[in-house]
Parts: sequence; structure tokens; C-alpha cells
Amino acid sequence: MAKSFEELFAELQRIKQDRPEGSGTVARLDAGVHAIGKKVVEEAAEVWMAAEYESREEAAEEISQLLYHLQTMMIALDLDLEDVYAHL
Ligand SMILES: N=c1c2ncn([C@@H]3O[C@H](COP(=O)(O)OP(=O)(O)OP(=O)(O)O)[C@@H](O)[C@H]3O)c2ncn1[C@@H]1O[C@H](COP(=O)(O)O)[C@@H](O)[C@H]1O
Repeated sequence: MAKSFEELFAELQRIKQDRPEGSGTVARLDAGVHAIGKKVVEEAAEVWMAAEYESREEAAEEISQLLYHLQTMMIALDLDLEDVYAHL
């Protein structure tokens, strides 16, 4: 289901707090910053490749996955949106 950047972030904050059964995000948070960092780098590379060699739609999907993993990293570090927006 489509959602905004802010809506996804709020959902991930709730997931960290409530730790629902079966959540991939809970597993990623438990795996820690090192594992999340590897996903950020992997998804960033997939964005690059999709942008150069695949369709706009595939690039958009890869970008959405990169945003998810960046948000997971923010949650792992207890950063909120304002902490990041302050640097934009
Ligand atoms: N937006 C996302 C999202 N984007 C990417 N991903 C995860 O990142 C992976 C990236 O795809 P890959 O091609 O790297 O897949 P993969 O090789 O199987 O990667 P791994 O799962 O092995 O790390 C996906 O398989 C998902 O596990 C996401 N996982 C969850 N969300 C959203 O986050 C919210 C919480 O999700 P849960 O914690 O799973 O309930 C929900 O709104 C979800 O829609």
C-alpha cells in the first residue's frame, strides 16, 4: 500500500516499540547497525544500476527500498526526522 516517507517512518517507530510478531523490521533492528549498513550500501548500488540500465519504474522501486533501509538505520540510531531535516 502506498504511503508517504513520514507515514513509513511513523510505522517503523511503532514497530520498534511494539515489536510485532513476524516483522522484518524487528529482525533488521535486532541484527544491528552493521547489518543495516550493508543493506543501505546494497540498495544504493541497486538504485545506481536501475537508474543506468533499467526502467524509471524499476528505479523508483529501488529508491523506495533504499529509503526504507535508511529509515531503518535512523530508527536503529534513535534519530528522528527532525534530526535529519535539520541538515537539509
Ligand atoms: N518498505 C518496506 C521495504 N522496502 C524494502 N524492504 C525489505 O528490504 C528487502 C530488499 O529487497 P532485496 O531485493 O534486497 O531482497 P532480499 O535480497 O530478499 O533482501 P534480504 O531480505 O535478504 O535482506 C525486501 O525484501 C524487504 O525485506 C522493506 N520492508 C518493509 N517495508 C515496509 O516497512 C513496513 C514494516 O514492514 P515489516 O517490518 O516487514 O512489517 C511495511 O509498511 C512495509 O511495507
